[in-house]
Order: sequence, then structure tokens, then C-alpha cells
Amino acid sequence: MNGVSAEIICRDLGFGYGKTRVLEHFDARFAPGLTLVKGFSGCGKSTLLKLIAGYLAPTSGTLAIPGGGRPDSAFQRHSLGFVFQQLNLLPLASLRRNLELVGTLAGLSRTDVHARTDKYLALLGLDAFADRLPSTLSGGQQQRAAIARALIKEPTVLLLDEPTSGLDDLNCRVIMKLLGSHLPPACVCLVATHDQRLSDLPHEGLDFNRFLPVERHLVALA
Ligand SMILES: Nc1ncnc2c1ncn2[C@@H]1O[C@H](COP(=O)(O)OP(=O)(O)OP(=O)(O)O)[C@@H](O)[C@H]1O
Repeated sequence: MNGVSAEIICRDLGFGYGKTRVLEHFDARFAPGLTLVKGFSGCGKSTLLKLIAGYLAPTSGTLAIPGGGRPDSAFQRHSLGFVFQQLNLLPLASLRRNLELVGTLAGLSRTDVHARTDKYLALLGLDAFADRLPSTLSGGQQQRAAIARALIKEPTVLLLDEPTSGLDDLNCRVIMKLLGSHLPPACVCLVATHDQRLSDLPHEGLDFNRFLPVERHLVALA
């Protein structure tokens, strides 16, 4: 068989911030579809997403993205959608411009940029806010905007860090509908979350506590 894997494959992965070891001998495969990455605060969920994105480099082991390569800058530009907890919307650009810039940097044609901008703003209920600056939007609207922006590339890997934290049920349901029914084809989507509401979606689960109980002392404090 000569097939190219559509999965993210982590083999014997190790990573630490100085003396804080976050991953040791971590093995996992993430297939197309939705995986919820759950675990205690501080157990390493965000770190795992950043390793998969290629924003951090493992200290040992290997990590392959769909297609078999390493997460390099071409992957980040063309095939990765990442929504950080801080969202990172460009403050001086309208919502529409935020999406268009990412689409243009990803090398999409002007026609695709415009069509997808309209499509994902509509899917996330943001058409009416397209010409507003991020700072004029509510927290939920900004969270939905960051997800729309990540989707404009129709990425093969979509990484969302706590996308529904602090959101009311209505905002949460809009994001759940997107994750449940509108992921791009063959997209591997990992969502780091504490939000039990997302468990209603069909998903694979990764219980990260098994791998790194770094903050287990919090249980004793609680
Ligand atoms: N830049 C950094 N420098 C040093 N240590 C860090 C850094 N970022 C994270 N850590 C530590 O690495 C561990 C894992 O952090 P990480 O943010 O990945 O956890 P998390 O599971 O995403 O937490 P949360 O659910 O609270 O967002 C924690 O102990 C954290 O203190």
C-alpha cells in the first residue's frame, strides 16, 4: 500500500518548557472529523495544539500532518486553521477584511476569497457585522469571527482552543452546528475544551489527564 495518511500521527512525542515536562512518550492518531481534547487546566491541551500546528517543536519523537509531512510554514499558511484562546483578530481591519487577508495569504483566488468570506460569515451568523471592527463586537461575536476566519482556507487541520468558553447557549449552539455539520471535507478538527455542552456532538475523545497529571495537586486544594 502506498496510500498517504489523512491523519495526524504523533509518535513518542516529548515536549517541555524548561523543566516543566508537558508530554512524554505521547502516541496518538487523529482522523478526519471532530476530536475533543479534554483534561484538567494546565495538563497540556494548548501545548498539544501548538505542537500540531508547528508553533512549538517537539524535543523528541515525530509528528506527521495529513499527507505525511511536518507542520512547516507552508502547512501553516495553506492548510491550518488555528483559533487561539486570545483570538488574535486584527484590530484595525473589519471582520470582512480579517477573513479576506487570511484567504489571500493562503493563496486563494479573489473569487474564492470573496465567496468563502460571504459563506463563512453567513454560517456563523456574522453577515450583519462584516464591516465592523472586532472591538465593536461582543465576545461571542468575536469568537465566532475567529472561527470563520480559520475556516476560510477550508483547512485540512482545524485547531480550536476553548472556542466556546464563556459563551451563552445560543452562541455555543451556532458553533456546535458548524462543528457537527459544516467542517470542510477530510478536515481533522481538534478542540481543546472543558465545555460539557460539546459532548453532545458526535466526536472522538482524547482524555489528556491520562498523559499528564501536572496539576493534580489542584484536586487536593479544591
Ligand atoms: N510559555 C510557557 N512557558 C512555561 N511554561 C508554560 C508555558 N505555556 C504553558 N506552560 C505550562 O505548561 C503546562 C501546560 O500548559 P497548557 O497551556 O498547554 O495547558 P492547558 O491544558 O491548555 O490549560 P488550560 O485548560 O488552563 O488552558 C502548564 O503547567 C503551564 O504552566
